[in-house]
Formats: sequence, C-alpha cells, structure tokens
Amino acid sequence: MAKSLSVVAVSNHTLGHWRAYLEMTKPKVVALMLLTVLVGMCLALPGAVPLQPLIAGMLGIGMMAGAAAAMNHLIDRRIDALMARTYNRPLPKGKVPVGNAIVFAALLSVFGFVLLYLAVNPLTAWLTLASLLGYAVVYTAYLKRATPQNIVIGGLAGAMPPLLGWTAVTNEFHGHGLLLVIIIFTWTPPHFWALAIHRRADYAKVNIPMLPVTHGVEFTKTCIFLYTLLLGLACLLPVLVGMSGGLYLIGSTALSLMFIYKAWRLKFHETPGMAMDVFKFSIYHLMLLFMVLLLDHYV
Ligand code: HEM
Ligand SMILES: CC(C)=CCC/C(C)=C/CC/C(C)=C/COP(=O)(O)OP(=O)(O)O
Repeated sequence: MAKSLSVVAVSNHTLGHWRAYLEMTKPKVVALMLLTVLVGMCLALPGAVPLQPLIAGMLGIGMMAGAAAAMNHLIDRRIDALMARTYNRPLPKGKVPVGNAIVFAALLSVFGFVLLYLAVNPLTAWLTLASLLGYAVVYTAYLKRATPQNIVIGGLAGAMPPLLGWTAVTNEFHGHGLLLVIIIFTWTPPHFWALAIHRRADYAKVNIPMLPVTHGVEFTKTCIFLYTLLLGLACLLPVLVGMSGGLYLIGSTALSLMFIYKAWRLKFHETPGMAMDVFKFSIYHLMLLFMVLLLDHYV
C-alpha cells in the first residue's frame, strides 16, 4: 500500500515537472501560431500540402517558438516574480531550476533548427531562427524595457509564422505570404494593449514602459481603436490582390467590424471588464480569421 502510494506520488511529481516545462513554451500562444503556419502552407500551394514539409515544418517551427517562449521566461524571471499575472510561473516559483530551463530552451531550439534545416529547407530554418532571436533577444531583452513601441516593433517576430509556413512548402518568399504577416503585425497592438490596460499596475511596478504606463489609459484606448481600423484595412488586402474570395471577404469584414465596435466601446462607452473582453476577443478574432482564410481557399 505504502509502495503504491509512493509510486503515485512520484508519478504526480514527474507529471508536475512536465507541466512546468510545457508551461514555459506558452503552449496556447504557440498553438495559435501553428494554425497560422498551417494556413500559410495551405495558401502557398493550389493543391494538397506535401507531407514532409507539413509535419517537419509544424514540428520545427513549434519547437523553436516554444524555445523562444522559454527564453522569454528565463530573461523575465525576476520581473515575472513581482507581477500578479506572472508570479506563479515555473521559474519564479522554483518549479524548474534555471540551469534546466537553459538546457531545455537550448535543446528545443537546436532540435527545431536542425529539423527545419534538414527536413524542410535552410531558408525556413534561418527565418525561424531570426524570429526566435527577434522575440527572445530583441523584444524581451531589449525593446520591452526600452520603449512603449516595444510590442509594435517586437510584434514582427510573432507575426512571422504564416510566412514561415509559406517558405516551408515553396522555399521562396512571396508577397502574399507577407500580407498574412502584415495582418498579424497590425493585430498585435490591440491584442496586447487591451491586456496592458488591465495589467498596467503590474508593468508600472516593475518599470516596464508599456503604453498605458507611459502615455496613459485614454491615449492607449485611442491607439487600440486606430489599430483596429488599420487592421480592418489590412484584412482587405488578400481580397484586393486576388488571393482570397467572397467567403473570406464576408467573414473577415464581420470580424473586423466586431473588433472595431469593441474598441470603440472601450474608448467611448467603457464598462467594467471591457479591456479584458477586447483582449479575449482578439484571440478569437485571429483564430477565426485564419480559419476563414483556409475555408475560403478550399471552398
Ligand atoms: C509581441 C507580440 C505579442 C505580445 C506582446 C503578446 C502578449 C500577450 C500576453 C501578455 C498574453 C497574456 C498571457 C497570460 O495570460 O499570461 C498573451 C496571450 C495570448 N496571446 Fe499574445 N502577444 C503577442 C503576440 C501574439 C501572437 C502573434 C499570437 C498568435 C498568433 C498570440 C496569441 C496569444 C494567445 C492565444 C494568448 C492566450 C494564451 C493563454 O490563454 O494562455 N499573441 N499575449
Ligand atoms: C520562432 C518564433 C515564431 C518565435 C515567436 C515566439 C513567440 C512565442 C512569440 C509570442 C509573443 C508573446 C506571447 C509575447 C508576450 O511576451 P511578454 O514578455 O510581453 O509577455 P509575458 O509577460 O506574458 O511573458
């Protein structure tokens, strides 16, 4: 009896560790990124996506994005320990030793890179490495602490996945792949600043110059609203260049109008909890937008 109880305790312990490592890879963020990778792959070709770049590409890009997220946890562990939203993360809580986290992030990035280089193509491997460095080094280690435009510039790294999917199956750049990057790039500021309004006290406490801290909540709400307008225009680009059709036009216009409406309400008729409502909606917006792109491509 005592032996079986200790086996249960050991397996719970191991499971807990697995969960902590998984948490460092920001699995939900990476999952949405992988959806955009898949859409990039599907839209790049008229027919079916070949299996090898599909599987190796998703795995390799997923591993490198997860590694970038783990590096973000490592670099930010001291400020994360002080913020209400993040104090419970594996590193500040001591669930994962710093040395293990370094090895974990290094292994994930090396395996991901080698997989992409050998089983997909060098172009995708190098572009994914540039995105990893853009997020982990340029954004996290520098921009985040340097300027309120941190997430606008740093957002480019997070916006890259559809282009990575595109190059994984074609081995070349294409303007249409870039349009998908532009969409995520203009989506990022309303996505993040809505959360930053809600969590501004956290950022002020650790001296991170997020827009609501440096320029105030009203200015941030105006920027969110303007970016939703810009995003609405960006979402029309696939139709204007003939990449997507009527189904996409209807779906994306409905999503854009809802986002603009919510940002308008946040600016001019705010009720309690509305900033978080805009943040949560942004995630559904991007997910549905990319699903509609896919549906439109095949229908
Ligand atoms: C520089 C760009 C970005 C910044 C600064 C940013 C920031 C954030 C933050 C602070 C959170 C809250 C996480 C939490 O609750 O602990 C979050 C959540 C999320 N973000 Fe972003 N984000 C960015 C780009 C992206 C991109 C490109 C995607 C997907 C394509 C994405 C997808 C998500 C998802 C799915 C969540 C919810 C995660 C969860 O519930 O665990 N984000 N983001
Ligand atoms: C290879 C590749 C595609 C790389 C992209 C990597 C990646 C996971 C980007 C996610 C963007 C993101 C969640 C930023 C939040 O960081 P934050 O530090 O502002 O937020 P936090 O306080 O929640 O950590």
